[in-house]
Amino acid sequence: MSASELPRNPGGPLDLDVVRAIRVNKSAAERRSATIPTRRTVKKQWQAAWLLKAITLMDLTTLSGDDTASNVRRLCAKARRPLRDDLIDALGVAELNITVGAVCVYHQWVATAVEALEGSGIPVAAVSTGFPAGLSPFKQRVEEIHESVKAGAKEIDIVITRRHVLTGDWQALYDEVKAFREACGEAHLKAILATGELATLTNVARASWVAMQAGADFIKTSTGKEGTNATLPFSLVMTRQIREYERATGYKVGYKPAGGIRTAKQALEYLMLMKEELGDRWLQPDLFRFGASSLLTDIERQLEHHVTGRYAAAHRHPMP
Ligand SMILES: O=C[C@H](O)COP(=O)(O)O
Repeated sequence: MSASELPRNPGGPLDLDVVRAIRVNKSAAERRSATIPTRRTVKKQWQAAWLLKAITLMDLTTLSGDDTASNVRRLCAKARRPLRDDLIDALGVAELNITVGAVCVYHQWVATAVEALEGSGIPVAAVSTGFPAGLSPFKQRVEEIHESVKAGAKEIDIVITRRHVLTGDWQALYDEVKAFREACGEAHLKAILATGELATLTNVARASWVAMQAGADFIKTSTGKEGTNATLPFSLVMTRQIREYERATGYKVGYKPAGGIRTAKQALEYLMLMKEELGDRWLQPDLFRFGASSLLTDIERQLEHHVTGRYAAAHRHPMP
């Protein structure tokens, strides 16, 4: 994302009338999302090409309480070389030098990941601001961003205070995200809305808008720790707000569905949604990422099937 030619979304003043006028028709959004998996099917070499693309759009993530330096280093090695050599050769894509989009870790592991990824050009993203609940004292949350940037994170995935959305305190949400964006400096900010905790799709749409107005570079669905994480209806609503925001301001904001995206089939559905709702420009890593800890395993499995005609056991594609 840092190499992006895109002008960064600077945000702008909060217009509460605009926010309150946003409304989502839940059943229409659900009906439209339900058609996405049925609209196009990609097969054979086309599917393989889409899956390779999905790898380049992945924030390869580990966010476990039992993470250690060695499993973070193994994850980084996987980020540099996401597919086995024999698969790369069989697919004839050696010269593409495919890597994931970023590695996403807790602050604790930023320096380890930065060191392990040195020279690869792969950025490190840090989850921040009291992830996942976002309930630590405000000053501490801002300081956490400063610390991760200092440690070398190029992307900061912040969590919002859900209460501000649930009580309709849009000004507080705006002020919070704006302060986080300022603390990020040159690092890019992804605003995690925790959509599964926002009660309504209208709230998801309004929170998306406010986060973009406050200067978010990306809006992201979930932490992976909520009861409901990324879904197609949430994604439909958020991508449409991104479209409206571009119409209103001229700025392109990125999208990151995260949490529970584990299968190649799901990944293809999200890519189709992006293509249909926002177009091909949003299929580049500066505007789209999957947040996922285990998706790569299934993608590798499907690519092996494409190459050999057989499925390998998942343990042949171990994640660190
Ligand atoms: O931001 C990424 C998510 O935490 C990953 O969630 P996941 O473990 O369900 O793939």
